[in-house]
Amino acid sequence: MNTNPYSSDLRIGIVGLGAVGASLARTFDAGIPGIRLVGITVRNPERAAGVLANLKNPLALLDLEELVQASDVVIECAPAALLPQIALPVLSAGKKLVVLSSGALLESPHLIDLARLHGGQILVPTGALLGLDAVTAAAEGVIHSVRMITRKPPRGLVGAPYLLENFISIEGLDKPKRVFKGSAREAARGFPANLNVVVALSLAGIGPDRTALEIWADPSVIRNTHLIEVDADSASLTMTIENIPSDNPRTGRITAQSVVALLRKMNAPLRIGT
Ligand SMILES: NC(=O)C1=CN([C@@H]2O[C@H](COP(=O)(O)OP(=O)(O)OC[C@H]3O[C@@H](n4cnc5c(N)ncnc54)[C@H](O)[C@@H]3O)[C@@H](O)[C@H]2O)C=CC1
Ligand SMILES: O=C([O-])CC(=O)C(=O)O
Repeated sequence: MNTNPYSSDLRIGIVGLGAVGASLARTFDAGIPGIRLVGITVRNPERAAGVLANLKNPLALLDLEELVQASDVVIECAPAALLPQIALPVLSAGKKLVVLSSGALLESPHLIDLARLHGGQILVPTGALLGLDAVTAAAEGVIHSVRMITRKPPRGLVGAPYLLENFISIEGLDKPKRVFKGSAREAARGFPANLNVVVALSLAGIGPDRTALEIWADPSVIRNTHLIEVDADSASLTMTIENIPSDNPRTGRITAQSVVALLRKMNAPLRIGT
C-alpha cells in the first residue's frame, strides 16, 4: 500500500478479481510508472488466493470502505448488478470510479448526480470497443444515426436473460442466428453481462434509445465482433473490432488493456486521442 503521503502516484483500487480484475492486478503488479495498486476488494478471498499468490508484491485485501479510503481511483470489474453499491461510497467520497459494467449505468442515472454533487467522476473506458473518440467528436455536431451489429460465439451469450425470457435457443447452431434487434437500452436489460459496449457507444453518441443494435449468435466466429456504423454531419464512420476472448469468454482481452491505457493518460505529459 502507498503509505507515502508525498508520492504523486495515482493510487488504484480494484473491485472484483475475475477476468478483467485479475488481468489489471497482474499488469499493475508488473509495474507501470506513476500507478500504484493499493488494494483489492473481492467476494471470495479463498478463490482470490491463487491470483494473489502469483503477484510479485503482496496485495492488500480490503473491504470496500477501506479500499475507497486508500485509493484515488477505484476500478469496478464486478457483476453488473453490484454497480450501485460499489459506486456509492466511491462517488460520495468525491473520487474517480472507472466503470466496466457500463450497461448498469442506465438503470442508475442517480450515480451521475452523486458524482456531480461530491466532485467525483465516472469514467467509462472504451473497453472492448473502438472509436468512442470519433463518436464523441461527432456528437459535438449532429449525429443522424448509430447502428451496431454484434456477432458472438453462442457460448458467450449463454444465460442472457433476454434469451431465457423469450425462449430463444442457441444450442447446436450450425449457422448464424439473429437473437436480438432493438435499442441499446433494451440490450442492457436483456444482456447485462454481454453488451456493456453498446451502452458506452450510446452514451458517447445519441443515447441508449436511438442507438440500434443487432446481436447474432454465430457459431462460425471465435471472437466477439462488433461492427459500428455512424452517420453524422461531420463524418461517416464504419468500424469493426474482433475481440480475442480473455479467461471469460464474454469478455475481450482488450478490455483490461483499455483501462490501463486510460489510467496512463490520466496524468501523462502527452495525451493522445480525445
Ligand atoms: N465495458 C466493457 O467494454 C466491458 C465490460 N465488461 C464487464 O466488466 C465486468 C467484469 O468483467 P469480467 O472480469 O469479465 O467478469 P468476471 O465474471 O470474470 O469477474 C467478476 C468478478 O467479480 C467478483 N465479484 C462478485 N461479487 C463481488 C463482490 N461483492 N465484491 C467483489 N467482487 C465480486 C466475482 O467473484 C468475479 O471474480 C462485467 O460486468 C462485464 O460484463 C466486460 C467486457 C467488456
Ligand atoms: O460488452 C461487453 O460486455 C463485452 C463484449 O461485447 C466484448 O468483450 O466484446
